[in-house]
Amino acid sequence: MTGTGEHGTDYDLIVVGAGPVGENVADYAARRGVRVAIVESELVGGECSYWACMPSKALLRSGHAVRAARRLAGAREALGGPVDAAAVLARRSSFASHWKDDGQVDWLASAGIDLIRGRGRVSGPGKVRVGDRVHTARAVALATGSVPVLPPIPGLAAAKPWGTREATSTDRVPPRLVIIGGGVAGTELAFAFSSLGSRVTLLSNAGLLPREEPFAGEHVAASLAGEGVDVRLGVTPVRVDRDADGIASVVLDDGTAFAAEELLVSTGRRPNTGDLGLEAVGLDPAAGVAVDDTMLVDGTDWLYAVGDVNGRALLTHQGKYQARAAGEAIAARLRATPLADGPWGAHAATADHLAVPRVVFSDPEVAAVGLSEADARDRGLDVRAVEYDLGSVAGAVLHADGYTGRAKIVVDEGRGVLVGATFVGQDVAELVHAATVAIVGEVAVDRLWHAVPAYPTTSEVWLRLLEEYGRPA
Ligand SMILES: Cc1cc2nc3c(=O)[nH]c(=O)nc-3n(C[C@H](O)[C@H](O)[C@H](O)COP(=O)(O)OP(=O)(O)OC[C@H]3O[C@@H](n4cnc5c(N)ncnc54)[C@H](O)[C@@H]3O)c2cc1C
Ligand SMILES: NC(=O)c1ccc[n+]([C@@H]2O[C@H](COP(=O)([O-])OP(=O)(O)OC[C@H]3O[C@@H](n4cnc5c(N)ncnc54)[C@H](O)[C@@H]3O)[C@@H](O)[C@H]2O)c1
Repeated sequence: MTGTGEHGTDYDLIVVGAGPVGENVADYAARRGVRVAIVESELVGGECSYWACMPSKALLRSGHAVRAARRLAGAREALGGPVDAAAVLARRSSFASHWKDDGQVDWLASAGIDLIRGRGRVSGPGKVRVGDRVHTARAVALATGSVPVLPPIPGLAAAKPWGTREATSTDRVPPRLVIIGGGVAGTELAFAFSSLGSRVTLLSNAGLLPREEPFAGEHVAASLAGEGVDVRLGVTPVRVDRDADGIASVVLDDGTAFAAEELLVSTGRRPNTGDLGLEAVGLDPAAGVAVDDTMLVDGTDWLYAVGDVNGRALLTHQGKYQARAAGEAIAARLRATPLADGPWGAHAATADHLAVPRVVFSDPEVAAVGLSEADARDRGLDVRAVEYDLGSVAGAVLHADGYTGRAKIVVDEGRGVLVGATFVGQDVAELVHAATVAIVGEVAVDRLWHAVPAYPTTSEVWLRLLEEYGRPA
């Protein structure tokens, strides 16, 4: 594939970063006949495959299954003991492909995509330097992901805390674990390590899962407390030390201290725009990269930024959605075929603005899409929201004894359509796609009365929510 093509460049497209997003940009462009190379400095498959989505979900699943069995008379009696931590860690390692990317490399070859190993830096329009060599292309797509943010707490860096990478790839379960950060990562990993046998303390300077509807964090915090996790919300860590015996301690502004063998920092991530050579093409790495809905970087006609690196939605599925649009848009532009980049066009990631689904794999799960009620009001929408107790739905109480959970829909009164939905409860993750379809399809709420949920499923909560909202006149 290498060699100067008819346009005088080595490739039509060079993708920098072979995480799930870069792979999809490359794949969707290659399927349209674009000559593609992908540059990767670590493992093909990216953060998601080896240190994020896959290993974290594998660490969580067994504990959730045991808790689910405990909630069922007849099943709980069949349980023999605690979670087998060694077996869970082994299963996790297998889901992380033992941190080897051979399978992904074979897939790239089968898709006709060249792999260039090394760190890529943009060295001019259409130019990517890897080591000593400058590769040229008609378009370049950055898919370099995101990097963790370490808060400026005195002593924290010196204490060598775990980040999510170390936590998801560990081979040992610390007796005590202090987690700083009560977002999605901190919440999930609190469940994971508590199930594996760690005594966990979770410290957050805000509420738990602060970006979701308030009842989400409240349900999950209560469940974590029930698991024995010490959840401290609205607290401010001001100092971290690690003593000669290796015990770390986190001190709060009121003097309270928490000691543990291991400390995990999960206080957010930022787009990975540093050390990419952006200055060479007049962009300020610190300002990030702004893109249009085809993922074309503002002010350029050849540079794209897709996935975590553009900061739109730090989620694999949404990045891959952007990648499908961008890969096709790049191919259309390079081949001078028509571009469908208007709202909901094949080459536009319109849903980024309105319908991003989010699942927190906690117990209870939190599954949400679109806008929270507060976000919708901040956007100036005239909304009405209704809620329902999932513990009063027949399908849910059959699913687990003493089922607790809650659901909420947010309706744009002006248009009579859903703009947001949130479900909290055991195994609610699969409920969210129906809401995504309703939002993206702009299905009239009146019409939703004709979408009949099967009895007795947890989906019956949809009917209950409509009843709360009111039947059309
Ligand atoms: C603990 C944790 C759990 C998560 N769980 C989920 C989940 O369950 N569901 C979900 O949707 N999202 C989850 N996420 C978010 C998800 O991991 C990211 O949204 C996703 O990985 C983004 O994909 P990406 O391809 O944009 O970036 P990445 O997966 O980060 O891939 C970027 C790639 O680019 C490479 N790279 C970077 N710079 C260069 C360079 N200069 N040259 C060459 N290569 C380079 C990197 O080595 C990497 O392979 C989780 C995140 C964390 C931290
Ligand atoms: N299931 C999933 O889809 C999943 C799972 C994990 C991570 N992710 C993604 O990874 C990204 C990073 O996750 P995250 O949880 O690290 O980030 P986040 O932004 O979701 O949460 C960070 C949390 O840390 C808290 N915090 C920040 N500074 C603090 C400080 N000094 N002291 C105490 N608390 C502090 C914040 O209040 C916030 O609640 C997220 O944006 C998410 O999209 C997704």
